[in-house]
Amino acid sequence: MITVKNAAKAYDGQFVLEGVNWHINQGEWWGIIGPNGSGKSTLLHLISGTEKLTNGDISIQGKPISNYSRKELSRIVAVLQQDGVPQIHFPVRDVIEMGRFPYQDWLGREQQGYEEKDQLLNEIMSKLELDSIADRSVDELSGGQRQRVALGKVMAQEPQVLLLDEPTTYLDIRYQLQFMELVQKWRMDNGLTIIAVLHDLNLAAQFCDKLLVLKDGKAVSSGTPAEILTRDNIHSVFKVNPAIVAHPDSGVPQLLLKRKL
Ligand SMILES: Nc1ncnc2c1ncn2[C@@H]1O[C@H](COP(=O)(O)OP(=O)(O)OP(=O)(O)O)[C@@H](O)[C@H]1O
Repeated sequence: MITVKNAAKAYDGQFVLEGVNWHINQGEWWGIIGPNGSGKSTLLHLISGTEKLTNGDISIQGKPISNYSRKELSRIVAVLQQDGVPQIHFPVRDVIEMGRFPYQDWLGREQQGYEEKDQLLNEIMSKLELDSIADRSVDELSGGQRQRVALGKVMAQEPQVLLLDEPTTYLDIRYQLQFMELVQKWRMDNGLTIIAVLHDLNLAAQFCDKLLVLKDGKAVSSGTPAEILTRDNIHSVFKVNPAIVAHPDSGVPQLLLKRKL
């Protein structure tokens, strides 16, 4: 689905990402982990086409991203950020409908009829349990509700690849779990490919098939959570010494932070 070859990005001649090689198969859920400033968001911006590569190539479905028009690319790739929808004075349903933008002509018309579009929006509202707040304005909602609306908006975009940039940062633990489960269900239903920048390594271990580790702008390792989340790796990348335990349900590694650095 996505191939990253020798990708590099420099700002003002200073490289913040270098020599990244990465292959992502259709339907996989990858997590990008690494310390602050290691280049995680930059890599996501390069894949979404919002930033241009300084060196290297990134292809999606075999075609270099530079050969896609913006609208073409946004029919394949959707991005959801930490604060996915700003506090705007628009009803929930209208914001979700904004996700249809890549399919609309300059008059806001879609090739598929109004009925199909309405049906799609209704399905999304119901899946995300947003029906009861469909007419409420987004600026009246809690952070957790707003992030569910943001998810609805990217679902309406019907992408094949979903890029998540620290999507659970402002959510309490229940909403974090709910958000990740909704994304997982979407992936199971539609064969979605997911790349998520995650600071919460325990959530990453529970939801991602594979992890890519960035350090100082370089991809230093990749593999399953069990391969990556070892004490030695965590220490070498994050400079902490955690205790690692197996999750009682799934056996995936979970980190317990110790007080001493
Ligand atoms: N537009 C920009 N102009 C100049 N430097 C930038 C720009 N965007 C990012 N950088 C620099 O690139 C480096 C990597 O930043 P990036 O946001 O990709 O890291 P990150 O791993 O996502 O960090 P965090 O975990 O703190 O969000 C940082 O040193 C940052 O200052």
